Order: sequence, then C-alpha cells, then structure tokens
Amino acid sequence: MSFKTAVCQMLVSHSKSDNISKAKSMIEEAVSQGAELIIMPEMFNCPYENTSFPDFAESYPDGETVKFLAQTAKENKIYLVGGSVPESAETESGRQIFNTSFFFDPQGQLIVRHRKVHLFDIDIEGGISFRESDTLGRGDQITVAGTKWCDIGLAICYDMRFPELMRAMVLKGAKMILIPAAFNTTTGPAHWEITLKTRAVDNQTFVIAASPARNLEAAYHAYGHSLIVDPWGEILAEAGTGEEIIYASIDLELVDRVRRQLPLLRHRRTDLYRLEVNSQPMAQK
Ligand SMILES: O=C(O)CCC(=O)C(=O)O
Repeated sequence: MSFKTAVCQMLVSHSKSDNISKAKSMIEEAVSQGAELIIMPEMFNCPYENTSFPDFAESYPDGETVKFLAQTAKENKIYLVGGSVPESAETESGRQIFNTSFFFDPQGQLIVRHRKVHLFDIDIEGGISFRESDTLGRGDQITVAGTKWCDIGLAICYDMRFPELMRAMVLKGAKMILIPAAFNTTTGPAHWEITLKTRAVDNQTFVIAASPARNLEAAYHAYGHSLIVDPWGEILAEAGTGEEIIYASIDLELVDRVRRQLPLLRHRRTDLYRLEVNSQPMAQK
C-alpha cells in the first residue's frame, strides 16, 4: 500500500499570524496534489531564536497554532505533523517552554506530541553557538505514533544525532521516522544528509526531515534541503534552500522487503550488547 507524503519547506517570518497563513496555503497546495501525510518544519510559527521562544509560546489545546493544526488536519482529512512550536506547559518544576511537535490525525485528534529530548546546546569554533536550554525545557519521552499505515517515530532536529533514540523507536515498531528540523549553514553541509541517510540505512526505515527555508534576514540561517530518504538510503526527494514543497510516494512494503533481504534487526547480537530504554513511548496528549 502506498501513499503520498509532502514536506512544506516554508519561510518563517517574525509574524506568527503570517506564519500560520503561509502554513495554511502550503498545506492546502500539498493536499491538492494528493498528499495524505504532511510535515511542517521545526519552529514553523516562530523565528528560531531564544528571544522569540517565550513570546511565541502557546499552550495545548487553546493556542492559536495548535488549534489551526487540529482544524486543518480535520478539514483536509490528513495526517499532519505540526513541525514544532514553542509550547508553554505547567510541569512539576513550574511553567516551562518546550520545543514540541504536535501530530494530528485526519479527524483533527492529537495522536502524540513529542517534546524535543536533546536540547541543541553547542558552540562550534568559527561557526555557530546556540543554547536552547537558556529558554527551553527538555522532553522525556520516546515518541511513536500509531497511524492507519504503520507506527511512526517522531523526533526533532538535534534528536536525529542520537542513534539510540532512533533505534528505540524502531524496536517499538516504527517503519518511518519524521523529523521536523532546522540545521544551519555550519552543520548542515557537513552532517545533514549523511546523518539522515545513515539513520534510514541503520534502521531500514523511511526518514523524512522537514526544514524551514533559508531566511537571510533572520538571525539563524536554516540549511533547508528538506529530505525524504527510503529504507535503502535512496533520496526520494530533496528541496533546495528556498520555499518549496517536496513530495514522495511511500511504499511501506519496501521496509519489509529490505528487512527481509538484509536482516539487520534480526542479526543484532543482543547477547553481546543491548539497548536499555528507560522511558516508555507514550501517546502524550
Ligand atoms: O544538530 C545540528 O547540527 C543542528 C541542530 C539544530 O539546529 C536543532 O536541534 O534545532
């Protein structure tokens, strides 16, 4: 059984309402092309800057962006991964902001939410410095969503660099991994494609990464190059750096075929090594 997926590589501005309008028109365009699973980029409603996260943060279910996502999924009868947004939530340690991806089903119901578990705190000489932990809290769940096609893992950007997280999703049944992301012009050229292809080949899954378009007027220059990779490591679609929608037809039979012919998951030597998972994947709502 195959279905069409789309990634909306949108240009993010400093206006939340403009970002939502832009998302709406790109999603409608993708729907008109037959896409049934649509993925938006990391922080698609908000500039990727620590100074903006608190101002743009909103709560589920009453926030403007999450309401828009639920309604859009329902109106268009699609599965919709709302990239990520700054989510404000009450926690045991007080109010916190998370980098959160909300995933809605075609009835507009939230299937899962993933709060980015690995915060992007890095300092690259001659390149980029960023400390998400200055404003963001970190999630503590491995997120796998049940859909009508298959189980789907959900992670955000820097999370993709941790093979254990991806493998944990796959051991829980994921045949696809969706990654709203915003690499940059330092780490993007070096690591984006190779990391996504490697995660796909190691785990024999589809891997789909959605980046914002590069906005040279913004403080953070996203890499772009949204990518759809199949379980054999073939690139099915790749964006440039500007605003565009990329599409691919997903044939899940390919996951089974590749795993049958090259049985990596079965050949693991769990008598020698084993992945210990402390968190239960949970449909957090
Ligand atoms: O891992 C990287 O190089 C980029 C990560 C990033 O930009 C993010 O997590 O938002």
